Amino acid sequence: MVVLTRSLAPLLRTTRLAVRQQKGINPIQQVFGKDANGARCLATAFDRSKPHVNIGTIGHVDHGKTTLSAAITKRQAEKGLANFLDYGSIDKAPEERKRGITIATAHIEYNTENRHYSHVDCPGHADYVKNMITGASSMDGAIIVVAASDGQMPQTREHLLLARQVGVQKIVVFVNKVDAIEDKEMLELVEMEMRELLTTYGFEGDETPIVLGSALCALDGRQPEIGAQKIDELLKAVDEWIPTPQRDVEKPFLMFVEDVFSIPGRGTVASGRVERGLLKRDAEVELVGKGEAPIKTKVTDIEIFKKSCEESRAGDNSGLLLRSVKREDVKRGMVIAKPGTVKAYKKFLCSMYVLTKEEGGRHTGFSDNYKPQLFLRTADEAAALHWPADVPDRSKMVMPGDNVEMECELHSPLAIETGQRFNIREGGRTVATGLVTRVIG
Ligand SMILES: Nc1nc2c(ncn2[C@@H]2O[C@H](COP(=O)(O)OP(=O)(O)OP(=O)(O)O)[C@@H](O)[C@H]2O)c(=O)[nH]1
Ligand SMILES: [Mg+2]
Repeated sequence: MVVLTRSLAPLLRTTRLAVRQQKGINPIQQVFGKDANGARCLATAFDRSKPHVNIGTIGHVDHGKTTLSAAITKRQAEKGLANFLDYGSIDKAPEERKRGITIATAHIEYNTENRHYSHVDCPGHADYVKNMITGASSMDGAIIVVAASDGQMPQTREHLLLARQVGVQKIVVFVNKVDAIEDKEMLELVEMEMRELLTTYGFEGDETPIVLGSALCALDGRQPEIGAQKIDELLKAVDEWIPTPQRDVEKPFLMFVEDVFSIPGRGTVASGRVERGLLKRDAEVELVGKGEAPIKTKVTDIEIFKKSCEESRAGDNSGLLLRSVKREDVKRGMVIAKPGTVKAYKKFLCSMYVLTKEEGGRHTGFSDNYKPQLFLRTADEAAALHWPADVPDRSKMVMPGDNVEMECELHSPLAIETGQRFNIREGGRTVATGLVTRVIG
């Protein structure tokens, strides 16, 4: 247990596989070489006395998401409700440090008096929207950070749209960098525009809490009236506005795999947010999607935020140690489920909205057999879109702004279910959003 505890801890906090792979860094070496934040203690039981909620920071590049995430842990640490994580231990990959931007999502943890939070700090840069989608797909609610100095920008809009699409229900707005703004009217304008934007994307723009402050002042311990006090206000808004979701613990267990790594001598660990159900240690499970046949295995250990657990429940961010499964057999986007409860499919009917040029979408239409990339939960998969069989004119174009029903065929099968939302991206931008309306086969 101690070995698992040590090794899982940094990885559950920080999902950086992509960067490690890019840079050729061995994740295992990094895990064993560095033991961030005192993970050398013996595993203690995961405390379930407070309701657990998954949130995170989204928004345009450089607007202050990581600074705010660090500031929250600082403020909560002062109250004995978190371990302080400074900026550098959230954005810690060498490339992130060099470029001063977030690339991979980072998972952090803190409490308020009322609830326990798992918080994903997402990248804002347009090139890393893919990582943002994965991060947001585990959130029950989100904090959108918008710098007062810039106002809303392209990824402020894209992230709101994507958050809505992956099922985030409630948003709290943090208007950041107010220390850099003299003009009060400017702040009012940013607030007004954010309310309008929220409404445009289907959130409750008029009622959404908007907190104006400075993450940097909070982190540096300056000007508490726009620093620390605003963090308190923000967390109060998060506590009150983002409801504790009803978790589907009654349904059969299902978790989308977000990250995979191996621990020498122990085996392969898959981590992710549990969608539904409850899993006990030593339960039999099946890995479904991406490959041909489902892989049967057993979960021999469970860990949540470096704490060992007897069980993993809907809403938890868990690491599952899988018996006799090779690391390369487990891929992001697969699901781990109760045997026999889910199947992987390649074809489904969907209802889609195609974004306009103004919404950041394509400038031109597309036709039958269009081949974009599909993002569903943690999965991303090459897809081909076709007109359904009952459409007589197959040469018909789909234009930006259209609502259409199409048939989607995936390159490799995924655990698709009716009602799931997905995004369609191409060449680094989101071009459509959709809903699975019927699974075909
Ligand atoms: N003046 C001022 N600067 C801030 C504030 N918050 C953050 N910054 C600065 O803004 C820059 C970007 O901050 P980050 O926290 O890295 O922004 P981010 O949104 O995480 O950026 P990405 O993750 O790359 O999208 C840094 O130089 C911060 O010091 C603030 O309240 N006031
Ligand atoms: Mg960042």
